Amino acid sequence: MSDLPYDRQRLAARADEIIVNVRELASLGWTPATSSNFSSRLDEGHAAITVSGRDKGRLVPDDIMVVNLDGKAVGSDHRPSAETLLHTQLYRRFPDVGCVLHTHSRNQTVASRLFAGVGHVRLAGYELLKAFRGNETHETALDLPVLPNSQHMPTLAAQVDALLDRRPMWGYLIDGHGLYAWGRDMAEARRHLEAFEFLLGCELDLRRLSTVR
Ligand SMILES: CSCCC(=O)C(=O)COP(=O)(O)O
Ligand SMILES: [Zn+2]
Repeated sequence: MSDLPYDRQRLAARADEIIVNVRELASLGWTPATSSNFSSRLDEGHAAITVSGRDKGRLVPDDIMVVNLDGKAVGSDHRPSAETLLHTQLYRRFPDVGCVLHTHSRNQTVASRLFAGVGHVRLAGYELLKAFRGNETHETALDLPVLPNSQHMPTLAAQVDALLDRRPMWGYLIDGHGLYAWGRDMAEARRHLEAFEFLLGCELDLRRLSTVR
């Protein structure tokens, strides 16, 4: 019998899923220098999340811990990700969000710098827009927001809440920092993350090509 307020078997399964998926994302170079963080909902009040500062390309079960939706560690002395609030705010706000992924790929970081002044990256006319839940045609546009960076997580979380008050979205960039993407489960969050990464790469390539023409 366990007196922990979450299901230990579910934690083990979610931790395995995070480890396998993040290893693949890290092998693509999307988690340099211990950056990035990852979480998965356990139940209505808890999430599994990466321990702060760990090498995300070499995660083991001890690198995954549990927090409540106030971001406090549960049953662990480890320090959760410094960006835990950006995960828990989504779990608190949307009961159907089951997974949040944050990466620091080169495309994400360069695009965040390039489009910070505009405040968003417009992604329009791409077949891959259908990767986002609810989109059924390429004849649409999605504005991926770019937020100013801050070391003060409540400031960042307030900016995210203000955007979410206006419209549904599946991700955002933080200037000079990286990308957050989420979904109902790991598969959906990863599909959204990969679609953003691919489309940001296309937008950057288009700009590079237009300077050499
Ligand atoms: C060296 S990366 C700086 C912090 C960061 O942006 C990040 O994604 C990782 O922080 P964590 O506390 O989750 O390891
Ligand atoms: Zn980060």
